[in-house]
Amino acid sequence: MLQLDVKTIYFLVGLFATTTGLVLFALSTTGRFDRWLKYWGISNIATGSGILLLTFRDIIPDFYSIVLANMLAIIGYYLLMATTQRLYHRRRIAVKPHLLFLGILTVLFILMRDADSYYAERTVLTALTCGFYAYCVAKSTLRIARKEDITSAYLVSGIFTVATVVFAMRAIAGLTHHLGGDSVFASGGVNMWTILLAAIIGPLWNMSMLLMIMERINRNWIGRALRDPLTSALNREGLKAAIENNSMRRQSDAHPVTALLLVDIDHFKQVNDKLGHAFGDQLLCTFADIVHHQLRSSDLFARQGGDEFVIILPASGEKEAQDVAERLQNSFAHATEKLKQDGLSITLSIGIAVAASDQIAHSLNSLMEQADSALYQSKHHGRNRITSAQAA
Ligand SMILES: Nc1nc2c(ncn2[C@@H]2O[C@H](COP(=O)(O)OP(=O)(O)OP(=O)(O)O)[C@@H](O)[C@H]2O)c(=O)[nH]1
Repeated sequence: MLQLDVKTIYFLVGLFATTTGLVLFALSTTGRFDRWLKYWGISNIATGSGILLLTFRDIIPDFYSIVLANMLAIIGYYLLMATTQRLYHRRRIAVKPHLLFLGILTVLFILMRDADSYYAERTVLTALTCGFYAYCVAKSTLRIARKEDITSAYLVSGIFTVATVVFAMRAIAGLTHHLGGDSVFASGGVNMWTILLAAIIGPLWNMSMLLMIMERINRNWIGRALRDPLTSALNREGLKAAIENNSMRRQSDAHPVTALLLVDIDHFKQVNDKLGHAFGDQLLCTFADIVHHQLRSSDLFARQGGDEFVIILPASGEKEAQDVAERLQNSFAHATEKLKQDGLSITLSIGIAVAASDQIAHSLNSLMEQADSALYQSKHHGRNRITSAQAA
C-alpha cells in the first residue's frame, strides 16, 4: 500500500517545480524567447526551491528552512505575476508597488524567524501574499483570454482562481486555528488538503501556461499571414477568410443586405513623388486609422493593394454605406488639410455596391466588379466623389 506523508508530498511538489523551472530557464538562455520565459523559469525555481527548503526543517538552520523558504515561495509567485503581466502588456510592467509589498513582507518574515512560535501567523502571511499574486495572475490571464480570444487563457485563469481560493482557505484556517496542527507537515485539517491541491495545481498551471503561450503565438502568426503589415488592414486572403466566417450570415436574417465600399486615395502618387515614400506610407496608415475608428467591430476592412481599400458593412444598405463614405471623406479631408500647403489636394474616391447578405461569399467577385465600375465613375467625374453601382 502506497503511503505518502505530507513532507514527501511537499518534497515532490518542490522537486517538480524546481526541475521544470531549470528546464524553462535553460531554454530562455538560448535567446530564442521573449523575457517572459526567463521570469517563468525563475518563478518555478524560486517557488520549488522554497518548498524544498521547507522539507529540510531540523536538518538545516531555521533561517533557511523558514525565512528563506517562505520568501522564495513568495518571490516565485511574484515572478509568475510579472510573467503574465508582461505577456498581457507586452512591454514594461509596473514593478515598484509590488516590490514595496514584497519588502514589507520580507521585514515581517525576518521578525518571525523563531521556528516554534508564529507558525500560524507565518502561514497566514504567506498564504495572503501568494494568494494576492495568484489572484493577479488569474485577472491578467482573464484579460488576455477576453481581449485576444485565447481559449487556453481561460484555463490558466480558472486554475489560478482555484489557487487563490486554496490560499484564502489556508489563510482563514490559520486565523481560526484550523490548520490541522502546529507544523507545516501536520497531516490533518486544511494543511493536508492544501498541499494535495498544490500537488495537482502546480503541474496543471505549467501545462496550461504553455498551452496559452502556444495558442497565442499560433494566433499571432495566423493574424500576420492574413493582414497587411503596414496598415494592419486585412489582405485579400484575410478578407476571404473573414467573409467565410459566418458572422455575416448570422446577421442576414434581420438585415438582408450587405454593402461594399471600394476606396482609392486620389493623386497618391504625387504624395510619394513630392514628400517621399515614407510619408506616403504614413498617409496610408493615417487613412487606415481613420477607417478603424469609424467602423463597427462587425465591419471588415482590407487593403486591395497600393492605395486601394475595401470596406464591407454587414447588415447595411445603400444609405448606411453613403453615410460611412461621407464620414470617411470628411475625416480624411480634415487629416490631410496641411498637405494643401504643399500644393497637394489628397481626397478619396469611393464606389459602392450592395448585395444580399447570404450571397456575399459567392458573389464577392461580382460585387467587387460593380464597386470597381462605380469607383471608376468617381475618378472619371473628377475624383473626391462617391458613386453607387446602381447609379453608375
Ligand atoms: N508609399 C507607398 N506607396 C505605394 C505603396 N503601394 C503602392 N504605392 C504607390 O501608390 C501609387 C499609386 O498610384 P496610382 O495608382 O497612379 O494612383 P494615384 O496617384 O492615386 O492616381 P489616381 O488613383 O488616379 O488618383 C504608385 O505610385 C505606387 O508606387 C505603399 O505601400 N507605400
